[in-house]
Amino acid sequence: METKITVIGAGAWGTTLASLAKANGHQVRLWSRQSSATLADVSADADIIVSAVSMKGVRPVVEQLRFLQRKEVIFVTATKGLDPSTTCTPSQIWQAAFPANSVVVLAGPNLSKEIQAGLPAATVVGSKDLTAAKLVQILFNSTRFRVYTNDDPLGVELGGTLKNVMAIAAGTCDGLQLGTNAKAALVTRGLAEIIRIGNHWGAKTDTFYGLSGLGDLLATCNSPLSRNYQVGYGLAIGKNLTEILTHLEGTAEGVNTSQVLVQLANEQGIYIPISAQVDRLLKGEVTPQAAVNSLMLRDVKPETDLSL
Ligand SMILES: NC(=O)C1=CN([C@@H]2O[C@H](COP(=O)(O)OP(=O)(O)OC[C@H]3O[C@@H](n4cnc5c(N)ncnc54)[C@H](OP(=O)(O)O)[C@@H]3O)[C@@H](O)[C@H]2O)C=CC1
Ligand SMILES: O=C(CO)COP(=O)(O)O
Repeated sequence: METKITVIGAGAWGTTLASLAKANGHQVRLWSRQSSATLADVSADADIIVSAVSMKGVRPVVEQLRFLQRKEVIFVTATKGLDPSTTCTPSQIWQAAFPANSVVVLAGPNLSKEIQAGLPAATVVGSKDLTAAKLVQILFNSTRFRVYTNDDPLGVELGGTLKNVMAIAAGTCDGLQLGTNAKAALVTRGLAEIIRIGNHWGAKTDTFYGLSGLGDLLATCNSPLSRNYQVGYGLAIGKNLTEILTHLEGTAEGVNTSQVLVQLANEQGIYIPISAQVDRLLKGEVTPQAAVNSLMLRDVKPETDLSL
């Protein structure tokens, strides 16, 4: 059955999601703030509204859709970030604005350039409403895009969001040529840090071992296609942040996320050594090598106690 899908955000990810849905035979309208039609016009009869704007665009688009009263519309959010003013996740913003609607989070190891090139990929759709998640699963699933469901939307969303900070660290690690052992240690301890934060905020450990956690961490920590990785790499080879962001193709959400995350973790007493060093590096408070030294010189501790 043809479904009417409106995709908000014609950046790299919105364009890719729109083409995946279109290839499955659905009626897709792609909207950006450059479009001649209003968001209200293109959303008026949509069955599904997919938001693929960057974090800074989430509140503005939610505000433009406030008029929408149809409870049967399913919102799908594909943004990976934290709101700087409220520290909310994108799905929390959507759900607060549309309490009667189902909200589905879509996240996974999904470097858009690879998907655009027709390479196979997999993703997760997480929601408290599993019927809605299953519907979205069918809409996007294809021979080149395998979609799984998950009942822990917060875990799915935090996996995709927090790995961006680790991808900056991984890019730094590679830019400094610290080797494969260092990178493996960073990614493994990065996952432990993500799980510690996620558990504290109510997400399930198992979700972080899935595609949106470990999967996306592996993809972005190992691919020069990742914008977040590129930020870390650039800093490690001596570029400054402004210069890197000026030349970056698209958004590196980890830059904003690390700042929001460090503020929240400090308030809540969550131990986040890697993210804290990334934040200091981005703020120019520490050199890449000094950040590595700080991580290596910490007190020794057991490996498996996730609270440490
Ligand atoms: N690219 C990827 O591989 C993937 C990206 N993501 C996530 O998806 C999100 C978008 O990423 P991506 O598409 O790559 O980023 P881009 O920088 O390519 O695009 C960002 C999009 O957000 C829109 N936007 C920003 N601010 C506003 C606003 N105030 N009002 C309306 N629209 C706005 C931009 O509109 P305009 O063009 O008008 O500026 C643009 O369409 C990010 O959170 C990212 O982490 C998730 C999975 C994969
Ligand atoms: O989230 C992504 C892939 O899953 C895209 O990563 P970047 O935003 O770092 O490019």
